[in-house]
Amino acid sequence: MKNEKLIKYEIKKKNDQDILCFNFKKYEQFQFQNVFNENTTQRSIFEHVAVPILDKFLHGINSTIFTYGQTGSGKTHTIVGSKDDKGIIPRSFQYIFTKNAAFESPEENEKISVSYFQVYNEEIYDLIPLKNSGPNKNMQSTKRVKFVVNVNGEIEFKNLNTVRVKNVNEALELFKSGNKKRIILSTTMNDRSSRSHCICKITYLNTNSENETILNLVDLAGSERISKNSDINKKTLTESRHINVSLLHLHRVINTLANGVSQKHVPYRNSIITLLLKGSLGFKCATALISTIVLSARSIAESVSTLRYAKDVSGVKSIIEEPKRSVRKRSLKLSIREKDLERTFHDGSGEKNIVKTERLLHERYAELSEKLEDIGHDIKKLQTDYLNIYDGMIPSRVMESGDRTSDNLKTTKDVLISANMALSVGDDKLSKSCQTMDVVATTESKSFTVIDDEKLIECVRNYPVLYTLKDKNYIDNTIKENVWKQISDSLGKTGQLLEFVGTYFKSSLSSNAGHVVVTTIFELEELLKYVPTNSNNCPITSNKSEYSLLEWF
Ligand SMILES: Nc1ncnc2c1ncn2[C@@H]1O[C@H](COP(=O)(O)OP(=O)(O)OP(=O)(O)O)[C@@H](O)[C@H]1O
Repeated sequence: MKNEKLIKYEIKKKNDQDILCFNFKKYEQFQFQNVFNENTTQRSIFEHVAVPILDKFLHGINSTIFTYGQTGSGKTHTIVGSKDDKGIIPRSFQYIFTKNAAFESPEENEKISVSYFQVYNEEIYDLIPLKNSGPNKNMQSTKRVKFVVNVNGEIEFKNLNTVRVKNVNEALELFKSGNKKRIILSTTMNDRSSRSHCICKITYLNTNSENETILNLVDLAGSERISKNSDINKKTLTESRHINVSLLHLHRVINTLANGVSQKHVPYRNSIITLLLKGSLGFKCATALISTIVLSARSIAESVSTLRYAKDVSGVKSIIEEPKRSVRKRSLKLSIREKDLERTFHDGSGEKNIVKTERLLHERYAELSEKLEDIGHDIKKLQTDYLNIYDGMIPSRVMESGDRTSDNLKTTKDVLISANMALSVGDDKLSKSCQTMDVVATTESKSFTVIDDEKLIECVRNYPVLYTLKDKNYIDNTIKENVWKQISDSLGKTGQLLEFVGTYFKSSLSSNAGHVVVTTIFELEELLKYVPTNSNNCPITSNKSEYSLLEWF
């Protein structure tokens, strides 16, 4: 930036890494894989940062390269570049197609496809032009992308354009036309500031294993101090807030990952960008972050903050390393690999075949590693899937009924968690419970069937011992347990679940009055709306007919 006092710094080498030291004593030193200065060429950055990731991508590992830094620091310059000084994305297309042609026959190149989209104000917009959309460059010609968050907490696009590209020129054409639709604004910090996070997604379909591998090339919008733009209008303020909040959520996710907690507790769901990057920041993927900083004295606080962010990201590395394998498996893998390579040498088929064999082995290795890991995590996965089903239900229900209070939601969630705990006594029981609860997740709608409401109500009604204090056996838990068993047999459900449903409402709704049997546990949110503020007796005795979901005894 013009007339800005620049920060002095030096880059030292240590153990194959670079250390960035500012000539201000109060700032810490930052050690990274590479630190580049302002004279580094795009080509050099591509070779040092992108090529190792692209090689992993071509060997079947999902990969991501993303840029992070304050506004105007050079993120778009690095990842997109300009016509005469191409950045990582156009160079990646070139590299992928060149490498791919070396591995396989050219006609198989068509297995590469591209989508390009932007996240603007927490909505996703397609950057790949609609057919017949003409030369229009504004937002109206971009399509809002519909998506759902599936039971694994991942985004599934409904109408995102994904285009098969046969050669580098086709890929570059798409990319160029997409760039024209990016939302750009001239700010005091940058003449062409990106107001959205942009993701170029390259999918490589492996023709041998039919596996899809994904490469995300991400240009995040810049973090910015809102006060710097004095004449900021409402629209820009909204954009800035969305940008800053989403970056904050990304930071939280990264911090959580860096602290090595289980995947289940990582707060991906808080923003679109974290949901989108979910598969790119955890296990089994190769990720490179390029942090860009402004070397002016005025921006030192933001630069240091960016570097700390980058340091946190490098902490995630420990959990994205390939899972450890036993010595036996490792040596088996190596001996297979050596044997195959030897054979290739001996049949005299030349260098291209060796490269191909090596690649196939890599792919097979990645595939087997994945299977091994899956087997090892079988029991855990069952539990996680089960909890995710509930997790997935909560936000979608909230979206459907925006008027529900957060208190109700929290209580509901607590109930569901308790229900999970009650059900997950041991993996055997959990698996059995899942089956008997008929938790059916269809691929289309992810709908759930739990209990036949009418039947349950009818059954419970036949056993006053479950709900009438006056019944002489009311306090006899063994009798009640047997009753629950009989009911569950007749309904084909687990007694444990039914009992839990009944007991919960006995204790939570009223002190010593009668109690409720709920239609299904997923109706708890509905039910909790009617929890009485003053209930010495039944909460809804006066107008129970209004509430068809409940049956009151
Ligand atoms: N290494 C570089 N060499 C030459 N020009 C650069 C370099 N880095 C950035 N620039 C120039 O600085 C300006 C701002 O860069 P750029 O648009 O890439 O920033 P940004 O971090 O993407 O900003 P924002 O977050 O606001 O979108 C551009 O004109 C760009 O060409």
